[in-house]
Amino acid sequence: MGWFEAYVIATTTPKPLAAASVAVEAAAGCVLAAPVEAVRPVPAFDTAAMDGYAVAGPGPWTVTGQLLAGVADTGPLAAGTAVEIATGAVVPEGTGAVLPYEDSVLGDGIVSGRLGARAHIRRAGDDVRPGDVLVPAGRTVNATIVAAAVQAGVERLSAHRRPTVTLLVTGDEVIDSGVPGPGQVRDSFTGLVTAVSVRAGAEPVVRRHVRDVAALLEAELADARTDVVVVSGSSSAGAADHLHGVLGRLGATWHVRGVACRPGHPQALAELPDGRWVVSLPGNPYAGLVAALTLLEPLLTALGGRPPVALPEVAVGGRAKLMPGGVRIVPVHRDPGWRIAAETSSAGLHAAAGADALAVLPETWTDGDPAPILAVP
Ligand SMILES: Nc1nc2c(c(=O)[nH]1)N[C@H]1C(S)=C(S)[C@@H](COP(=O)(O)OP(=O)(O)OC[C@H]3O[C@@H](n4cnc5c(N)ncnc54)[C@H](O)[C@@H]3O)O[C@H]1N2
Ligand code: MOO
Repeated sequence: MGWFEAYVIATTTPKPLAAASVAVEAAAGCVLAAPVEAVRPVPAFDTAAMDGYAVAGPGPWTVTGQLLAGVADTGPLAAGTAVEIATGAVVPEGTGAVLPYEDSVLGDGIVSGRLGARAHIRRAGDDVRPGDVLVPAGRTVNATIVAAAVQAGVERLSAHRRPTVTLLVTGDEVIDSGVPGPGQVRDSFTGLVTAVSVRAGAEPVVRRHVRDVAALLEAELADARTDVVVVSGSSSAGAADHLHGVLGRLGATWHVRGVACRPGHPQALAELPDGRWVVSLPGNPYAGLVAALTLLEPLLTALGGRPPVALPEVAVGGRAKLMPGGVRIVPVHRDPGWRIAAETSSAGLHAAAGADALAVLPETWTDGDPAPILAVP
């Protein structure tokens, strides 16, 4: 299967997870399944827009007291009187305007001053009225949306659940910490998969290390209670590569099984009979990164109900060993102008580490031609 076909399948096949009622404070990163509608007006009450004096009728005014923000029981204000008032305090009934300190003169308990064109009172509902749509469905909830919803009295939102992810790290030679012994390597995938998942709006990744035993991998796959299970390594044909056999026994449906790209050719996307998704990342770390950007990020984006990741095209300069019948995926620097960083093996991450993106070069690409790019996580 071609790389673009695989990318489109991962982008368009998964349907958004069902909408749920989510506490507004926990909704950041979720995609709204319904518009957010105001419950209470903003401001919630008539409130002073300036520090100064709330005055009633024509001046000068006798100052009768002081009102700070948070005081609810104000009592009415009679003509010819004033109360000293703080920005955000409830304006008493009968108030004609708030006279800012800087426009006022106070002496012997009497305040005087010229009222300007503006009353400096923000009326209840001036900004938002109950039922007003604050944000339409389809938007990803950010901190500002959360704050606006809270301000308008919204407690819960209808939003697509954020996808949950388990990462199964396979490989008896892979260690999680410390100095590798002979034949061992440090795990490269936990950080990469976490970063790609977070960027795509998923919940924090649950991670497990699985020994290279088919029955253990099968048990972990069967037990993982997340929407997506990512498996690093075990994607190929070696004696310890059990994933394809295990997925066959679990009755998985293959959506992508091998992609005509270098690196990352053995990557795969499958669906278990209960609807959980499985993404297979080749064990070579750069190949695994390519697969995470090709299949995992679009999958998680779609499950969360987010709009597809943009795949910008830029003119790419430099040289690359192209892949006959497929695409070559190379690290590229942005400045000055998009250029290929370096030739890289499917194992080394060093060239990608210094790059801004990975460029997807078709076999017909020549120096300066446009190519789609994937931002490195
Ligand atoms: N006979 C064939 N052999 C291979 C083929 C093939 O088509 N026929 N494909 C090659 C390609 S391409 C790739 S990519 C790899 C994929 O290998 P696996 O996904 O099965 O992964 P492993 O064999 O377990 O490991 C490969 C390599 O990656 C290192 N690795 C694994 N996990 C990690 C990790 N978490 N962190 C860092 N490095 C890791 C592992 O030590 C190996 O060096 O297969 C080729 N072979
Ligand atoms: O294509 Mo493999 O995915 O070279 O490393």
